[in-house]
Amino acid sequence: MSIILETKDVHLSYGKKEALHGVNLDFEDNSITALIGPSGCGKSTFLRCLNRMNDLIPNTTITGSFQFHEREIYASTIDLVELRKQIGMVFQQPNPFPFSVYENVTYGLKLTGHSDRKFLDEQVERALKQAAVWDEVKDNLNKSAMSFSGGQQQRICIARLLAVQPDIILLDEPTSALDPISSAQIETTLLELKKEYCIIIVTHNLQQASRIADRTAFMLNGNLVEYDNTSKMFTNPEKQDTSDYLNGKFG
Ligand SMILES: Nc1ncnc2c1ncn2[C@@H]1O[C@H](COP(=O)(O)OP(=O)(O)OP(=O)(O)O)[C@@H](O)[C@H]1O
Repeated sequence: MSIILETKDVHLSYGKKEALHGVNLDFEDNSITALIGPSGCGKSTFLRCLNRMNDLIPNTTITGSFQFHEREIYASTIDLVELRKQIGMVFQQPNPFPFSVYENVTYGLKLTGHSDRKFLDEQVERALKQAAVWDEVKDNLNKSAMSFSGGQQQRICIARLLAVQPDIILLDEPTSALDPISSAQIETTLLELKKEYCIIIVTHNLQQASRIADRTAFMLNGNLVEYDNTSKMFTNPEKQDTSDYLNGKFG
């Protein structure tokens, strides 16, 4: 496996308050990495750095290096639309646009100038199949995406992102608003998707991290405490803080 994204010494401040204190992490292609840690430790903040979503928050200062395919994500020459196409994000609450399933999935493709109906049809089918929701929506592609269940909406959002063929998929607690069956379907989908993508997931659910993640990063108070193979970290962590967190002593 190869490293597709590497961060070094990442500091982020909201105004005067520093929320990340020098985070070094690397992410492999064709794998799932979980970011875990108690509420407020900086998981979402770090995740948002990876496709520059924090740029949208006023008074945010970010330093450090983010090498993606040997390019610096924070270089002034980076095209943000292109970056967010390559590094897409799925959020906690499913957020389909108030359009049909078809229009949701073709949205990014149309933005980048694709209009050929046959091509769009093929991409819609491919993306919805990859997101494991094709069978459930294929007869209703013109129906509003918002009329489907939460779990189906989340998989439609994943399909919307897959349509533009990203390299990295960022997910911020993608199943915390879903029922157990829908969550399990998303986990199965992610395990399939990792064959083709680098997946980085923030989760509060330790069982979920242990089920699906190849590697897990444990964060605490804006610091990276430990980063290791998930099975190693969950059975034999190096640091006492990691052990205490995994054993439910805090968090
Ligand atoms: N937009 C913001 N403005 C100011 N401070 C923020 C902002 N977003 C997050 N913070 C602060 O940064 C710190 C890290 O928050 P962050 O949401 O990244 O943590 P988290 O580990 O993802 O938490 P949770 O698991 O509760 O989502 C917290 O102290 C939080 O209050």
